[in-house]
Amino acid sequence: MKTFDAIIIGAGQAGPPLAARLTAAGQRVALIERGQVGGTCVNTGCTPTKALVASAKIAHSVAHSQEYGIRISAAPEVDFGAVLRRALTISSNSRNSVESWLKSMPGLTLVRGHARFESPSRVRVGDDIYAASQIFLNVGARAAIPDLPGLEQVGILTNSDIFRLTGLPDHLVIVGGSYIGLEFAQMFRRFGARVTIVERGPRLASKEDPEISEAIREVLEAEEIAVRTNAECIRFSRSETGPVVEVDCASGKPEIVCSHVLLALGRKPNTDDLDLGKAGVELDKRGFVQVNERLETSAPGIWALGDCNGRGAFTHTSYNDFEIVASNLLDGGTRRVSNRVMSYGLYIDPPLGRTGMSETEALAKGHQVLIGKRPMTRVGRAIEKGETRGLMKIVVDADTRAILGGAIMGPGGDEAIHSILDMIQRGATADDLAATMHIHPTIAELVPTISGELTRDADG
Ligand SMILES: Cc1cc2nc3c(=O)[nH]c(=O)nc-3n(C[C@H](O)[C@H](O)[C@H](O)COP(=O)(O)OP(=O)(O)OC[C@H]3O[C@@H](n4cnc5c(N)ncnc54)[C@H](O)[C@@H]3O)c2cc1C
Ligand SMILES: NC(=O)c1ccc[n+]([C@@H]2O[C@H](COP(=O)([O-])OP(=O)(O)OC[C@H]3O[C@@H](n4cnc5c(N)ncnc54)[C@H](O)[C@@H]3O)[C@@H](O)[C@H]2O)c1
Repeated sequence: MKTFDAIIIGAGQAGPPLAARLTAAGQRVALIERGQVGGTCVNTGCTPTKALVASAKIAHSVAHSQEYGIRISAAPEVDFGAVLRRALTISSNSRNSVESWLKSMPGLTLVRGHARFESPSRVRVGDDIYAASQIFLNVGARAAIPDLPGLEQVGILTNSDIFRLTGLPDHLVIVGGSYIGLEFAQMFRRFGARVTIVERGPRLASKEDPEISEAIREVLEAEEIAVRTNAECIRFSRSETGPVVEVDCASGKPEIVCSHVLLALGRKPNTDDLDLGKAGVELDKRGFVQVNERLETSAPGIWALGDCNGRGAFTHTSYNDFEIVASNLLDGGTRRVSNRVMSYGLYIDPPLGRTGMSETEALAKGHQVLIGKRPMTRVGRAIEKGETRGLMKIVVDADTRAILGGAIMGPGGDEAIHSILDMIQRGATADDLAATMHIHPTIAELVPTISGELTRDADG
C-alpha cells in the first residue's frame, strides 16, 4: 500500500491546481488520471472547440469581406485538415504545459490508470492500493448517449470523436440544440458542411429567455443552418446514401438523411465506475456526487469538485471549486459554493455572455422585475463592426433595485458581460451601475445606459 497525505482522482480543471496548493503546503499527493491530463476542457472541450470557432470566424469574415469593401480575387477555400490540426496543436500544447507543471511539483506522484474505491480512505489502481485521509474527486463528465434504437447502425459522433474526423461532413445532423450543439452547428456550417439541428424542445438554448433563443435562431438561420425545433430524435436507421435520423415532429420531414450525426444531448458524470458505495459517497438520482456548500461529500474526508458534483458544468466553475476547497482547507477560509454568481458564455458568433438569473428564472423565484434592454442594431460599436445581431439585457429586482442577471449577445458579449457579473458579485444596484462611466466605443458602454432605462415591460 502506498500512503499519501491526499489523493486526487482526475487531472481536469480542479485537480492540478489543487495538487499545486497541497504540495506547496508540504503535503505528499497522488494525482490519479486514467486519460489525458487537462481533462475535457483541454482535450475535447473548450480549448479545441474555441480554436475551431476562431477558424470558423475567419472563414466567415473572408466570405463576407466585400461587405467591408475588401475584394478577394480567388474563392476562399477551407482546408478542414489544417483547421483540425491547428485546433489539436493548441490543445496538445495546453496539455503538455499541464503535464510539465505537474512534473515540476515536488511531492506529487502522477499515477496513470483508473481509480476505484476500496474503502473511504483507500483507492485501487490496477494492482496497487493508495491510501490517504483526504480524497478529492475531480472525475468530470462524458457525453450522454441515450439508448435510442438503431444507434449502432449509424456510428454517431460525440464531442470527442469529432476531432478524429478525416474529412468535412457533407451533411451533419446535430441532435440537441443547446451549448455543444449550437457551437458545432455554426462552425461546421462556416467550414462548408450542410447542417441540421434537431431539438426536441420548442426553442434553441431553452435555458435562456425566449428573445435570446430567438436571436440565436436568427443568427443560425441567416447562415442557412436548418433548425428543427419540436423535433425529437426517436431512432436512427441507415439508408443507401447514409445515416437517417428519424424524428417525432409536428411539421417538417420525419426522416433526415445525412452523412454524419453528432449527439449533443448533455453530459453524464463519471461516477458510475468508481465504486463510490465502498466509500459511502452518496449520489443524486442523476449520478452527481452530493456535496454541501464546502464541496464536502457525505463521506468525511472526501470532497467532489467540478462537473461531477452537479454544481456547475463549466471550466470556471470547476476551477472555482478548487479555489473554495483550497481556501477552506489551507487558508482558514469560509468560502461557500453559493457565493458565486453563475455565469457562462455560449461561443457562437456573436457570442452570448450570461450572468446571474435570466428574466424567466427571476420571475419563477418570485421577483418583481425591471428590465433594461437594447438590440445590437442600436449599439454603435456593433454597427461599426457590421455585427448587429443580438441584444443586451439586464434584469433588476423592482423592490431593491439589486441587479439579478444579465445577457449580452453581440460582438465580445462574452467579455462585456463581466461588467454586469462583477457588479452582481458586489451586491450593486442598477443605480450604481448606471452611474459608472464606460469606454467609448465599446459594447459595454451601453450597459450603464440600459441600467438607467429600466421598465416593467419586458419589451420596453
Ligand atoms: C465540446 C465542449 C465544449 C466546452 N466548452 C466550454 C467552454 O467554452 N467554457 C467552459 O467553461 N466550459 C466548456 N465546456 C465544459 C468544460 O469542458 C467542463 O466543464 C470542464 O472540463 C470540467 O472540468 P472538470 O475538472 O470537472 O472535469 P474534466 O475536465 O472532465 O476532468 C476529469 C478527469 O478525470 C479523469 N477521470 C474520470 N474518472 C476517473 C477515474 N475513475 N480514475 C482516474 N481518472 C478519472 C478523466 O479522464 C478526466 O481527465 C465544454 C465542454 C464540451 C464537451
Ligand atoms: N460555452 C460553454 O461554456 C460550453 C460549451 C459546450 C458545452 N458546455 C457544457 O456542456 C454541457 C452539455 O451541453 P449540451 O449542449 O450537450 O447539453 P444540454 O443538456 O445543455 O442540452 C441538450 C439538449 O438536447 C435536447 N434533447 C435531448 N434529447 C433529445 C432528443 N432525443 N432529440 C432532440 N433533442 C433532444 C434537449 O432538449 C436539450 O436542449 C453544458 O451544460 C455546458 O455546461 C459549455
